[in-house]
Amino acid sequence: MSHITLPSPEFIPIVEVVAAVILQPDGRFLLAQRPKGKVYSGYWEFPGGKVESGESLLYALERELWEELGIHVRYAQPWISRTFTYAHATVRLHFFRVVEWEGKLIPREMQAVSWQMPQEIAVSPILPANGPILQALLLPPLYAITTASEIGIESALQRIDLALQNGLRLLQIREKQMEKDKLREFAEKIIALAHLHQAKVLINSDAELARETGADGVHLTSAQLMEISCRPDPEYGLCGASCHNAEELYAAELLRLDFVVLGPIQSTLSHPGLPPLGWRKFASIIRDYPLPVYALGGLSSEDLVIAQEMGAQGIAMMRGVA
Ligand SMILES: Nc1nc2c([nH]c(=O)n2[C@H]2C[C@H](O)[C@@H](COP(=O)(O)OP(=O)(O)OP(=O)(O)O)O2)c(=O)[nH]1
Repeated sequence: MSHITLPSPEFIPIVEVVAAVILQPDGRFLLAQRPKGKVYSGYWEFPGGKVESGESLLYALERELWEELGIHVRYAQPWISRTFTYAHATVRLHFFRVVEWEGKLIPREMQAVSWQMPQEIAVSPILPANGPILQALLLPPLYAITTASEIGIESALQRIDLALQNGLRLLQIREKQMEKDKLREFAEKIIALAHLHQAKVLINSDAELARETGADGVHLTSAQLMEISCRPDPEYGLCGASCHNAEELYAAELLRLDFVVLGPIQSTLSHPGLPPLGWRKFASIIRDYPLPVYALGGLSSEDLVIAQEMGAQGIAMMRGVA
């Protein structure tokens, strides 16, 4: 009888891979089909490949896109990283958003390529590790949080309406002081408005109210996040959570949530007791993190570029959405 000794987990080599989400201003992104002779040949993937010894991730990305597509990367932002185990290898995939490039895009390895919209992907099959990445592509850059208790219900409705007209597509109803009946009524109005614009609404902390009002999901508080051991009703809608440190980020990762909000970046009126993270710490704790992260705390829409340069999905804002 032969015995196979499996290496202990810490000795399983991880293959570092860079993958490019090459984006057009209208939201289209490029997929490429893996050529014959490679594992998973015929599957669709984001252009990219293995990081070679001594290369930085960005250098590897630039080299791969030049070799595979004949383009020079002008501007790329780090985004999500995820580790996935295939039968052939364990890979750590570092996804970048490539928003500016130079040169005529020509598939140089005879691979098929195709521009796709996140809402209607028309090619298949896609590499198994990429499912959550396609979900993350559906999330917008801006996440608004209501402040009706501060500015009044009518003003809040007007502001949200204007913001929706200006392109807002994701918002959270967070009215901790509002009495339940009023909250339900407010939520129903916001949801009706949002759905006219195909925008999604999450309700803070109350999954039951979310279901009853026809909201698109729930946003967990950091305390809820640390208490629960499985995601609330995985069949039902989006689930995000508020985080302030690496421990909470890890809890959200284990629950396989759709996204997190991390902050405060700067000190804020709404969370006066929490020490601000600043951009440097923000970037370092979300490095190699697998879920999309919105930065929160004292930010305005002008901070979107820096947030995305630090690896964020985008920014969450309580004030200044409209
Ligand atoms: N490029 C890319 N690879 C991905 C994605 N998703 C995913 O699981 N992978 C996996 C598949 C492979 O196991 C690994 C990439 O390895 P590869 O063989 O394509 O790398 P390479 O282009 O450097 O190829 P080679 O020179 O070694 O032949 O990462 C993705 O979206 N893009």
